[in-house]
Amino acid sequence: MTNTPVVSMNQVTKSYGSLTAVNNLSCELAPGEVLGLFGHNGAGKTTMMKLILGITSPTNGSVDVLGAKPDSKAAWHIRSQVGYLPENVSFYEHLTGIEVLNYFAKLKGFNKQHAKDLIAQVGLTEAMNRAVKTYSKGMRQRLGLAQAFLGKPKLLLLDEPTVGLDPVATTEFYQQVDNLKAHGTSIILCSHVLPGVERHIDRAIILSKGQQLACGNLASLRAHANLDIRIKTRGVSPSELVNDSQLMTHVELCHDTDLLVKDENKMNVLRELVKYRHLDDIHIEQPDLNQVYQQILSQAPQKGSI
Ligand SMILES: Nc1ncnc2c1ncn2[C@@H]1O[C@H](COP(=O)(O)OP(=O)(O)OP(=O)(O)O)[C@@H](O)[C@H]1O
Repeated sequence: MTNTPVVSMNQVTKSYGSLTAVNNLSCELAPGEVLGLFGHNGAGKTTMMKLILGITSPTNGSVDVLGAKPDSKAAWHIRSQVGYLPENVSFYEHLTGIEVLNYFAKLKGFNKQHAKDLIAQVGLTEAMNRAVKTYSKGMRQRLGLAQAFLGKPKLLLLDEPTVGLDPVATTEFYQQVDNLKAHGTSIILCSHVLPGVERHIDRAIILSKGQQLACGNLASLRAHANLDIRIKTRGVSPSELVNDSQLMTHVELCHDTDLLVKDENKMNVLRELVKYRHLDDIHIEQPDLNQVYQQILSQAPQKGSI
């Protein structure tokens, strides 16, 4: 595995007339890295994906994917190494699942056995000879995933991949993401459904109106958001806590015995708490990705680039 970035975006801007869909964005994606791309509707997520796919070209800046400019003729040889699951995937309704996948496999230069294996991987073997028009939304999404997984791509772009999947299918989907990552595939995952995603990504970019508001792993995004950590205690009474002036300089009391504390004060507070001999339990709750995301968005200047 080399350290050459799979994707490199350097000061990329994409404008549509007076509208700036992506504004001066720079980022890199390493081999085997999973990057979450998060933002509300219209934030510029799909535009970023289209720039990486070479479907559209940057107005300014440069995009490199697997060593080529994706919008150039020279990029033909990287296309079979890039998998893409669009948002709202749609197929030829009258073809069966396996016919659809065989068709895409042929376009990408892969054989029918590979298509059949992928159908099994996404749990559609029993339904593979049925017309796609009879498929549920979740089944269509799984067929879309199989299409994106064709050829074990080096780079996989997934636009809202878990929309329409039930919790079991969502869990299975993330297992496949983890599996591909373990085999060195780099993945960009666009979503506005954040719960459950954080365990499966290495870093995230938070976008708003084409601007990158934050980028980093969960720890650095948490530091950026600067939200309180919640420490739940058991065995100490609320009045003891309130009267502990040493402790109360660092915390805010919430729900009787829950303490809200900034990360930099966490250790001081824990040292104070363990002095209580009758303390039964301490539980530390860090803000989750969704809370961090909401906080970073709320900190953003209201006037954007559009
Ligand atoms: N071809 C286009 N012509 C004009 N404006 C466009 C075009 N494509 C995208 N936009 C605009 O660019 C902005 C970013 O759109 P984009 O589709 O990248 O957002 P998104 O984050 O993917 O949103 P969603 O979550 O709704 O899919 C939006 O304001 C959109 O209307």
